[in-house]
Amino acid sequence: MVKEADSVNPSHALFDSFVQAQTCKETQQNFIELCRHLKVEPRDYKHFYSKLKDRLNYWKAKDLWQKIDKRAAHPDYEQGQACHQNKCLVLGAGPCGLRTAIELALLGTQVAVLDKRVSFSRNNVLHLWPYTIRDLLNLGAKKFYGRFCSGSIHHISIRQLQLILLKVALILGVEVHTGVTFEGLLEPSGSTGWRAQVSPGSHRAAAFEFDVFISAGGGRYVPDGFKIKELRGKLAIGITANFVNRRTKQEAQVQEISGVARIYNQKFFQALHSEIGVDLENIVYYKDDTHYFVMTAKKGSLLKKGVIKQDFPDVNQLLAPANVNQKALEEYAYDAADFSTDHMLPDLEFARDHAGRPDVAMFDFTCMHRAENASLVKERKGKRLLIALVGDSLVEPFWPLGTGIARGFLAAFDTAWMVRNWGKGGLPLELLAERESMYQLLSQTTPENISKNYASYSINPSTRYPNISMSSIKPTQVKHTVLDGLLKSLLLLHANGSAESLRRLEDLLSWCQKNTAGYKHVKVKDLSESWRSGMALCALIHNFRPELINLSSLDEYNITRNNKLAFDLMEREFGITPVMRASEMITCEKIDQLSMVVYLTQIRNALTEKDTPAGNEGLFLEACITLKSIFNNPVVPVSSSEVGGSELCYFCNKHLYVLERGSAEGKFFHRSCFNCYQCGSTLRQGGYAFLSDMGRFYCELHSAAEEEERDEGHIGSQV
Ligand SMILES: NC(=O)C1=CN([C@@H]2O[C@H](COP(=O)(O)OP(=O)(O)OC[C@H]3O[C@@H](n4cnc5c(N)ncnc54)[C@H](OP(=O)(O)O)[C@@H]3O)[C@@H](O)[C@H]2O)C=CC1
Repeated sequence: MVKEADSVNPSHALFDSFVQAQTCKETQQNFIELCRHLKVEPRDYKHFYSKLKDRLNYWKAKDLWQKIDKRAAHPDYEQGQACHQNKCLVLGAGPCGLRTAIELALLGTQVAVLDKRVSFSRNNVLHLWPYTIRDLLNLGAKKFYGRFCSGSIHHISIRQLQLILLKVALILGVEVHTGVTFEGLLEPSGSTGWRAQVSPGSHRAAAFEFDVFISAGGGRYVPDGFKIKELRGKLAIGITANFVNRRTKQEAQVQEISGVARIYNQKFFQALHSEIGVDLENIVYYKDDTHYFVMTAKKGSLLKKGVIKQDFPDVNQLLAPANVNQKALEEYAYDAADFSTDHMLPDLEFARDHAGRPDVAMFDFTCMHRAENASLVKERKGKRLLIALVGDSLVEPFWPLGTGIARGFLAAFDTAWMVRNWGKGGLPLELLAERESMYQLLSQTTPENISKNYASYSINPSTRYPNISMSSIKPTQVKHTVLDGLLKSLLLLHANGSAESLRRLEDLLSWCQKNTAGYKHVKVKDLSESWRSGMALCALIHNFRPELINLSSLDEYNITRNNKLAFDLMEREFGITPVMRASEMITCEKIDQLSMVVYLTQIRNALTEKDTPAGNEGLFLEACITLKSIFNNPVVPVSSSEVGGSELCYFCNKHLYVLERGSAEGKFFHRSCFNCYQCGSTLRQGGYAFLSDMGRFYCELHSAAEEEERDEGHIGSQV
């Protein structure tokens, strides 16, 4: 709605209306009008903010742009490039969902927020820690809400907080969809990535594909894969009540109560009990958009006053709507508010909740929930999704103390830091471990023990938590937070898989995928089963040396033949020893990943002509070195007997490990055993003779002598 006062420039008036809007709907409508008028497209999220700023040359907007520019210029965001290829869906437009969305937008992520509510109707008032005040001021809170923290006690109503954050989010190009319910994640299919199932199903948010999902749906929503811990304390019944604030002089004079507990003011609580029968543990009163009261009531007095109809040991039954007399609850809350403000608030009238009812609620906080993990990675069809919890969805706070917002924002920043690393190609396990290291600290944070240097706060945890160890949780400790897919199988491959190991394995896999892409009957998804048919190996050879192989002559079901062909070619052309017999590829129950890693590493080295020591020994050595670093362990991997073919060394008859294994003439043996029968010198590929009737190997020198004697050997060309 354009205000008459600024008829000269309608965009200025539209901007003013947007800034001053007092409801979610009004904010969204004014924003759309402003964008239309300035001809800026919010969906062009990458350039939206800069275009808006350029086109709205209005002095009143300048201080806001300055604040946003200052934040956006922080090196953490890399000028909006840190996550410019990522897309994120945020579930929940509560304070924590919106605060996270803002950080992700600053990182350059395309962000969509969903909320089933169409209005911001929470009157309840939250206490703010000093750092959250600074944070909100830096985002322009005063611009959007002139009264922000003007009183003696610092607090804000949830709806005002949401309005501030919504406005900043919109300015930064975040799409906010209200009236849309998230119903679950849809797995990738075909070329489509991760999406959300939403209601209404026709909403365009249903088509949004993303690689990051932030669950900020409040305490009741927990996505699949997360486990919740229950922290049960002694029975605690909370009551919140909001009364209309008419902002009269008389009201202004009434003192707020920042939190008074029974143990500190016995006299007050005794008087409250004896005079009006209200028995409380504590009470808080904040004057904000409403007169807001929150108190912990004793069960006995609630029963006596008829608020709770019947006593039950189970708290859910006790506080079930059917067991609560709403009128009696209103009277109880009214009496407590009136008494604690010394009857100085005139004409106490309940404010209305989202359903138009008197805004008074009773709830249980005997039991608080906390997620065991803050984040996880899911992988389906090769597409990974980073999922993170923030806000009440992560830890349910005792919110009258302001921990919900303070810790909620800390978690929002920590999550943004993790997404930043995700966007920069960080390894899932490393970033999950780092996130969990931070999460461990969250419940211990207080206004006193976090850094006081609020000006330097950024999404980098080290700016906020003094002496933080970002690696107190190791990648191996968060393996269970990687669900399904290649990564999971790689983890299972080796229990001590280090971050470096995973990187190398992923590198190897993507090299294989790149070089077999587009070949018929070939789909390389892993470093094991995808190679069974032999088609992928043949494709790999064909990709580099098309003249060596006629692909049209291959039959994908003739596994032995395909593998034999590939093994033989690899051995003959590149000197790479097969890791299995071709027949084993069909008979073994599982293709051993480690064997395939050894084999494929050598192939990659050979085909890409990596600078390795000459010959097969060099390639083998290189593969061993790679594996040693992959597994960060001495090279003693799976024995061949576990791989499918029970194998003993041809020469010494002892157990044969894959990495020790050489082969020649269809025999498998320890490389160290591959010596001349006559002189014991080490044999090399292309430099031995095999006398088949005796089954003996010789060096060239002794083979000649032997041949002379027996006239029956032949010179081997490969091992
Ligand atoms: N009563 C109070 O005093 C409240 C206080 N707070 C404060 O705010 C802090 C942070 O809250 P925050 O973590 O952001 O959570 P919030 O509860 O503020 O926000 C979550 C939002 O997500 C919506 N939502 C939940 N499930 C879905 C779904 N499936 N699809 C679409 N929308 C969904 C919720 O709607 P719905 O609520 O209808 O489920 C709600 O609007 C709290 O710690 C507390 O301090 C927050 C809420 C209430």
